[in-house]
Amino acid sequence: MPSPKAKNPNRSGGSPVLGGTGGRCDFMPLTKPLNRPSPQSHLLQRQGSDPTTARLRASESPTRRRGSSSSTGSASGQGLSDEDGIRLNPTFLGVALSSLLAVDLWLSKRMGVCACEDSSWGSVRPLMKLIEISGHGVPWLAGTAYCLYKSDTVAGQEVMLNLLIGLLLDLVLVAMVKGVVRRPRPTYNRMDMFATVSVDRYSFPSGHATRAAMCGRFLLAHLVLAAPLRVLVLLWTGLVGLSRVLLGRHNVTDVMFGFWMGYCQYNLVEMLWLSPQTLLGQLT
Ligand SMILES: CC(C)=CCC/C(C)=C/COP(=O)(O)O
Repeated sequence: MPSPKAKNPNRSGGSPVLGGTGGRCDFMPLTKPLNRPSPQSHLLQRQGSDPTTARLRASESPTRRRGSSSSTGSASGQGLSDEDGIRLNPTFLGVALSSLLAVDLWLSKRMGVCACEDSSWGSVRPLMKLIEISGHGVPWLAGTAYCLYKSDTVAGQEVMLNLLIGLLLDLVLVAMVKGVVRRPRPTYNRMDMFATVSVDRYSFPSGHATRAAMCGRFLLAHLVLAAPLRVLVLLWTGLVGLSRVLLGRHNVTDVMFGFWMGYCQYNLVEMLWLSPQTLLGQLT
């Protein structure tokens, strides 16, 4: 009977680590080869973990050992190169990242309780979609442009203009990161969002989370709001992020990173702040 290893060559020599995409948990080797894995590297990995074969290897003649490996350096005194040493020892960071990814996929799937109408919290889905719309780029861009047009004070126009710049900057930065990372959305997500662009098929980071964090900070800093309204802004920001996971649109890490990115984007808006003085200075 063929062994499970023979069926799936990717599993040889690796520890079981949860990975994969879109909420699916796959097994993958911790010891990812740097280049294409040679037959020897698989052999070495097995020998490193199996005491019997390790003993057999120790009893081999040095000439044969040298002949069986193309490397000249020795990491463990048995003809292993530095490169083999790297393959054999998964880094702490690698293990930590794989574990974080596994927890992220597991937690996100459990939290996706409004992913469709038949989900356990499917009846709350319309409310979550309303929160989604409140953090969408189109109403924010349209609302800000309208306020800019309607504003009759220079101070008001200055604030609205910079918010508009921030919103456009957010769209560009999120599209760039999504395009580079290309993390697919969870498999259980139903792609029924309105007004999406091509990069929105990717999930990292959550554009709603970046926008909510940036706009939340912006509103708190530039609008004179009473305390209850300030609490409401914070609540709205948190709800937009939470709704992304509940709707099954994103994994938890997409939203966490999105919040962090939006927080930093606000700093960028402050750095690039356009004031009437700057504009007049550039014109004269
Ligand atoms: C078309 C415009 C102006 C904005 C797109 C807004 C949008 C659909 C972002 C995706 O957000 P998530 O990454 O949170 O799903």
